[in-house]
Amino acid sequence: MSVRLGFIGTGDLGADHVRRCANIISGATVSALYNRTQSRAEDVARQFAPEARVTATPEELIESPQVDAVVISSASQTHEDLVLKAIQAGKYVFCEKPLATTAEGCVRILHAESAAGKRLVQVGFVRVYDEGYLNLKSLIDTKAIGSVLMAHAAHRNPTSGPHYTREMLMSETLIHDVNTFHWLLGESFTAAQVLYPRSTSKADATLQDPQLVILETESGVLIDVEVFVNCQFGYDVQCALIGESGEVRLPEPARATVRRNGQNHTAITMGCKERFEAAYDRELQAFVDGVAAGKLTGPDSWAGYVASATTDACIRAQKSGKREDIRLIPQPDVYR
Ligand SMILES: NC(=O)C1=CN([C@@H]2O[C@H](COP(=O)(O)OP(=O)(O)OC[C@H]3O[C@@H](n4cnc5c(N)ncnc54)[C@H](O)[C@@H]3O)[C@@H](O)[C@H]2O)C=CC1
Ligand SMILES: O=C1[C@@H](O)[C@H](O)[C@@H](O)[C@H](O)[C@H]1O
Repeated sequence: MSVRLGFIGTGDLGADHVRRCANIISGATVSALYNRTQSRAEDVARQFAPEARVTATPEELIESPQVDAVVISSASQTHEDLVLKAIQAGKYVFCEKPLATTAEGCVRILHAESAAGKRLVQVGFVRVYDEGYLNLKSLIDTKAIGSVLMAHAAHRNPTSGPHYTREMLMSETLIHDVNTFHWLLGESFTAAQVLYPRSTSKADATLQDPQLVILETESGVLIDVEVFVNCQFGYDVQCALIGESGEVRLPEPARATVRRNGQNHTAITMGCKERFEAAYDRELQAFVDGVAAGKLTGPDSWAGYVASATTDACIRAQKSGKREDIRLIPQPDVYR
C-alpha cells in the first residue's frame, strides 16, 4: 500500500521534494500540501500532484487521516513546532535540517520522541545518501587508512541570499559538515573554534565570509572546515580524512571532461539540488520505505541534536573568538 505524504513548506527545496515523491520515489503518494503562502502550494500541486489537497493550516495537514507521514521543508525556524505537532499526532516525519534552530529545541524533540516510545523522525542530512560519502564511510569503517587523525573539508556556495546572516554560516551551512563527520567517525565533538581569514569583497562585510571552523572530536581528531558562501564559482564540497596509513578523499561528482577551444575542463555543479540530486532521491526513498516497514533508518533526532549543539558552540565561538566547549546531554535509550 502506498504511503500518503503531506508536505509542509513548498518553496525551493520543498517543491523539488514534492516532484521527486510524485514522479520518482516508489510506494508514495502526494496526498496534501501546506505552505504559508497558499498560492505557492496550489502552484506546486497543479504542477506535480493535481490530486493532492491544499490545506488551510499545517495542523489540518498533520492531523488529516489521509496523511500517513509528514515532510517538512518550510523555513528553519518553523521546524521544531511542526515536528513536535507531528510526534503528538503519532505521525512519522521527515524534517529538513536543521531539526530545530537551537540545541534546546532539539532536546524538546528528543523528549517528545522518547515519550512516544519509538523513532518517528528522520532528519534531512542528505550527504549520508551520497555515493561518494558512502564510499568514504565504508573505507573508514573497514580501517583502510587505520585510525583517522585529522580531516580537511570545504563547503562552498556560489552566493548567499540577502537574508543570510553570519550565524547561518554555522546553523544552515556548516551543519551538513558537522553531521557528516559525526556519521563518518561515529563520534561527537568536544570543542569548536572559528577563525576569520580576510573577507571577500563580494559579500556584505558584516557576514565575514569565508570562515574557518576547527572542530575537536572525543577521540582527538582535529577537523578544519572552510565555509565560504560567496565563492562565486560553484556549489563545491570537499572532504579528505588522513589516517595512520593513508588518506581518503571525496570524489568529484561524475562529469565528463570537455576538450574544446584550447581548454580541458569539467563542469562544477552550481547548487545543492544538482550536486545531491541522486542522494535526495535515496534519502526520501529510505524515508518512505522506513514508514512502510514501521522502522526508520535514516539520520535520527539524536544526530539532529548533536549537529545543533555543535553549531551552537560554533556561533558562541564566532562571538567570543575563543575555543568553546561542547557538552551533550546523555543519549536517550530510544536512539541506542
Ligand atoms: N538538505 C539540504 O541540502 C537543504 C536543506 N534546506 C532546508 O530546507 C528548508 C527550506 O529551504 P528552501 O526551500 O531553500 O527555502 P525557501 O525559502 O525556498 O522555502 C521555504 C518555504 O517555507 C514556507 N514557509 C515559511 N514559513 C512557513 C510556515 N510557518 N509553514 C509553512 N510554510 C512556511 C515559505 O513560504 C517558503 O515557501 C530550510 O530549512 C533549509 O535549511 C534547504 C536547502 C538544501
Ligand atoms: O542546506 C543548504 C542550504 O540551506 C544552505 O543555505 C547552504 O549553504 C547549503 O550548502 C545547502 O546544502
